[in-house]
Amino acid sequence: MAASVALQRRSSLASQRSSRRFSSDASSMFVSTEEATLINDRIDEEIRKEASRLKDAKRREIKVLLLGQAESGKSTLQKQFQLFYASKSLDAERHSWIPVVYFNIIKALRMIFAELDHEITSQTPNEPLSSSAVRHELNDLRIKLLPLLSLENTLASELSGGVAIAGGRTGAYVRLGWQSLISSTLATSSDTKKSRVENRTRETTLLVARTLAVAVDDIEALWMHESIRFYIQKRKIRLDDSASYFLGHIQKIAEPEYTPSNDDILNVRLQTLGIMEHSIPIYTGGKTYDWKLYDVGGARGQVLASTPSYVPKIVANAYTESDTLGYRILMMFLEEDPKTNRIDDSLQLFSTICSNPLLKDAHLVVLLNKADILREKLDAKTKVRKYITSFGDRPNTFEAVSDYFRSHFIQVYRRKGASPGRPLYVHFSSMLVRIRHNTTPWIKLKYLYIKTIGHKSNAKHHIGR
Ligand SMILES: Nc1nc2c(ncn2[C@@H]2O[C@H](COP(=O)(O)OP(=O)(O)OP(=O)(O)O)[C@@H](O)[C@H]2O)c(=O)[nH]1
Ligand SMILES: [Mg+2]
Repeated sequence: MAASVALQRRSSLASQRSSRRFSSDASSMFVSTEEATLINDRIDEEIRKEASRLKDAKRREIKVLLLGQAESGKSTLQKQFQLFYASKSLDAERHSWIPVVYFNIIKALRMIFAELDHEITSQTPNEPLSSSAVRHELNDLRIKLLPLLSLENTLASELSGGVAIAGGRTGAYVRLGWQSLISSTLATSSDTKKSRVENRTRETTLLVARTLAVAVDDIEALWMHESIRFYIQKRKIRLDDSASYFLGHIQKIAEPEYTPSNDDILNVRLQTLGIMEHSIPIYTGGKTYDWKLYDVGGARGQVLASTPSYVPKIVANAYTESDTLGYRILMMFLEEDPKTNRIDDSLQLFSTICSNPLLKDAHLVVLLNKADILREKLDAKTKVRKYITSFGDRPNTFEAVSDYFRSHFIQVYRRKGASPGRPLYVHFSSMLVRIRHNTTPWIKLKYLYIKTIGHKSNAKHHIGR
């Protein structure tokens, strides 16, 4: 690659030089030997500089591939990085998150009503919905919220730029360049088609904002309604992680001057479509390193989990420049939930990653994310053994559960992928906890990249916690 750039540069410099000579002095078309040597030396010097610049840029590039299940927190990690290392760029796009927050709220309301319908048809005696008065109250609220609910698909379509996924209902998906379509701060393009789309999206956002302002008390009444509390507690109404956060802050969000806070941005749920590349400059030890995060949409993650042979293709599509793809770090995200046994799927995927020769030089970081939810469930006395029989009689504590999961990944690593140049790190994480310099796994990441940018020969076979 560097060599071919250098060659192209040599021929373009040579042709620039010869055409300049020809036009300035048409009578002497031939160059003397000394002059030719001079030109040649100058070109060589340029090539040397170019090659060393490219080499330096490559050395300062840290490519991180994020793989994992849908909703496991990959994009949230990317936002954390942006917040911590490039907060100004996040400020610039803050407004573009407003319609996404609105979308999360409308989707949560739609899900609540869908679950209520299900409960009404199942007619369980002695539950709130067996009372006709309760059914009437909730129906009144639904009618009042209909104008807002009816905007879901329009908003989703604006956010996704008309992209719909075959077989599913309309959703909102983030894909490359989406923010330029909806951010008022970025609306400077003179391109008429683009500005028409921007105007339309802004109008939709304004319409939703006005409808939300009218509906805010009804949303709060629904959210605080005793029967809704009852069904959520009984887990008969299951919502996205973001739902309770946004519905709990509805009064603030419905204000006319609402701007999303950092926590709002971290809590927002927007599915990633395809592969998004994010470039974040990080200053360490007197140098700026270009961290490139490749965020692979989890819809594909699901495919990865079900057909592991797909992994090399995905990885190769993400970047195809060199034999090892140049990834320095591979992060695999898992959402740990003792209520669903995803560990087998996850271990299978991890095993494929470990034995993939394209990733032979990448450090492996397994993040068992949403540890906060795991803790909550264990505190609420959810028994892991009930869902994962092989957990056996181990104590139902966070320490025992995390050791159990960690040991499975270490076992696969030892069998399939252990090598001195490719250490494994397994962390339990919560991506909603703001990065601080002294919090795990951020310390580990820092340590990791100091190691990765250091001399490979010093790296030892290593399993980190
Ligand atoms: N409680 C909790 N919620 C989290 C955590 N990490 C992410 N979330 C939330 O989980 C939801 C999904 O997170 P995303 O980052 O969008 O997930 P993703 O892996 O990028 O999903 P895809 O783009 O579909 O592949 C968001 O609402 C996040 O706010 C965590 O550690 N704890
Ligand atoms: Mg994502």
